[in-house]
Amino acid sequence: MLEEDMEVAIKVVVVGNGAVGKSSMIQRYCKGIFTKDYKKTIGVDFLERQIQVNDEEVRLMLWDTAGQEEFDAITKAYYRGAQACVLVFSTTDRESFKAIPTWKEKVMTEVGDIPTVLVQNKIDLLDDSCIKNEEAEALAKKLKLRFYRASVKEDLNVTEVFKYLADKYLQRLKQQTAEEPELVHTSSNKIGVFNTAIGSHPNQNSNTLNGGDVINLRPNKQRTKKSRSLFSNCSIP
Ligand SMILES: Nc1nc2c(ncn2[C@@H]2O[C@H](COP(=O)(O)OP(=O)(O)OP(=O)(O)O)[C@@H](O)[C@H]2O)c(=O)[nH]1
Repeated sequence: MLEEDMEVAIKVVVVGNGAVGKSSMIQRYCKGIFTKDYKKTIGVDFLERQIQVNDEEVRLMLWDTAGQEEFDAITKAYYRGAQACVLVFSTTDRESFKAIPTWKEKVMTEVGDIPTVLVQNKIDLLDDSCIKNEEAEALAKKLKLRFYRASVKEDLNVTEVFKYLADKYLQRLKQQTAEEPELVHTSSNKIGVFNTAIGSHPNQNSNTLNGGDVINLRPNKQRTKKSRSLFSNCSIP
């Protein structure tokens, strides 16, 4: 067990190409809903959910980043202080699969090696798949990532993804606090534990998290309606 009045909060960034289902995944997990409309994310958005992992209360702060390259400069700043990452590609979008190594690199450049999972979303559309199973598995192996096939629409494997990351993060945290116990007592701690008595909303006090690396901006998502064909550029070579 970690200290009693300490809360574990994990900043998770969800990244991947546009329209792969990042916003949908976060909405499904935090609000239990799914919508068919596509509204591209401008910049970043943020939702949170509290869960229990092995008797530990964990607050997952899920940062939804824009998949479109035009927002790269903004979204990169939000990777800072991330403690876990979900890399998402879509079953029906080969480009999104090919872009995964680049997304991983972008996140690693900002935050180093953090617990990360690879998610193939939209497996309900497997009949229209542009990616062979073996290819996806090979990529996960190459990048040394746990791999999930998920359908946000059907609510398949979404909970499992976040549970895995929380678990993995807690393991690291416990190891870290065992090795360096003073970390949880300093205001400049590098880990996602902070005193709930001080006010723990990420928009207040956010520089007590992650050694002050988290930028103190209120996330705001403006969405624009844009229709998009899910099946464009889709073929297995
Ligand atoms: N069939 C199916 N459609 C999905 C699934 N997940 C998301 N979608 C749809 O895919 C489209 C894009 O989803 P979003 O969640 O907006 O995608 P995004 O990755 O956040 O896109 P950006 O904001 O541009 O980065 C929407 O029309 C969703 O309804 C899924 O599991 N199955």
